[in-house]
Amino acid sequence: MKKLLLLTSGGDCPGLNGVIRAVVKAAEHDGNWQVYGSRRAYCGVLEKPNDIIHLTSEVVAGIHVRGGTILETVNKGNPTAFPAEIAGEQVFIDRSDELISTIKQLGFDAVINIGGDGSHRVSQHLFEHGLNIVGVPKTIDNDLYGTDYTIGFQTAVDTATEAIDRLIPTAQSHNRVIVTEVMGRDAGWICLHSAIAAGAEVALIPEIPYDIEAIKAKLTSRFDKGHGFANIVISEGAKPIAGGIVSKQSNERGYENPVLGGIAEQLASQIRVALDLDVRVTVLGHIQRGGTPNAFDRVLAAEFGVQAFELVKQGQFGFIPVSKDGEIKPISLKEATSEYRVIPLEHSLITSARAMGMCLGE
Ligand SMILES: Nc1ncnc2c1ncn2[C@@H]1O[C@H](COP(=O)(O)OP(=O)(O)OP(=O)(O)O)[C@@H](O)[C@H]1O
Ligand SMILES: O=P(O)(O)OC[C@H]1O[C@](O)(CO)[C@@H](O)[C@@H]1O
Ligand SMILES: [Mg+2]
Repeated sequence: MKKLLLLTSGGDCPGLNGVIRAVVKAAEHDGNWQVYGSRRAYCGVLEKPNDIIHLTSEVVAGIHVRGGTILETVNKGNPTAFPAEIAGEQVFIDRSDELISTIKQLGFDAVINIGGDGSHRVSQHLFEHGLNIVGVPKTIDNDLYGTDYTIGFQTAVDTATEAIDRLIPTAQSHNRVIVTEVMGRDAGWICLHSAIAAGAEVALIPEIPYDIEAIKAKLTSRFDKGHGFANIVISEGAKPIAGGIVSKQSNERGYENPVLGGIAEQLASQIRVALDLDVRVTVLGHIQRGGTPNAFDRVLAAEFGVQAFELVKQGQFGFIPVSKDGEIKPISLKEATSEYRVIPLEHSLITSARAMGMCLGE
């Protein structure tokens, strides 16, 4: 029997458990592979004693409907810059060779890492250093290059849309402006999808730095015409034309990404100063990462899981199945990590939003 190691890394999202289940079921159906899971990404391999569990169809039964990941995850355990303490000093050390040799010593023939852009940059590095690894695209942000969809994105859009749906009547009842901040890092996928789905008046995405004058004009016209309310959806990574993103550095050891958040409050203050309007802010936050995966994400999770296992069986390492133009097909991890996937300015989402009169802050 061959041995396969499975892990989830980066932020959790709905659909991760569906991939885990699909890989385990496909492996059991194949009959030649045993599947194990490393908990908290590679921490399960690097910890002493290790924290690796055997994944059987009994363990994964029914998990595809549950959010989160039964394997747990981390977004601060980069094995190439692992936080450590040496002689009382806080340092970062490259543990990738140790990681790869431990995985081999434990008898694993291959690894499947379910991750987003940050995780797959690590996967590509490990592949270049001799690890037999295959990726699976996940993240609510939908910002992984080479795939039209990542697992978790559609469910996050549903969650954000439902929240904005709920905010519209209260904005209307109180004649207010409500600014809703959504996740997505430096890409506006969640923002623009949920703004269009809910029918927001303004959507502000990182791809189009916003002009406060354009927003003021839109709001003035909304209130002048007697509609008397407006809903603005803003990406956590959005920025004004004359200014930067709102972010801070995390004080958690090993946390590499800037912590985004606060742009909605900044915009609300600007609106209050410029116009005599009541403004409220809602930050959706990690609610977007929770909940049961919708049917789309469950199906995508099943397809990605099965395809990733196929790649392992065929020895096609350094690859990742993606969803492109309605087909599931493999591309190299090198390609998937070669660019960051923002919304192209000519994308139909942007032209459709503009055509319906939605203000994109320009
Ligand atoms: N396999 C891994 N094991 C442990 N830590 C990892 C692993 N892969 C990545 N990391 C850490 O997590 C960070 C990636 O987190 P990031 O939030 O960017 O994840 P992601 O994969 O892009 O998914 P998402 O964007 O959905 O959170 C990396 O910078 C690194 O510190
Ligand atoms: O779980 P954390 O560390 O707060 O990460 C938040 C980030 O993770 C994501 O939810 C997924 O990448 C981003 O949208 C957000 O900026
Ligand atoms: Mg990411």
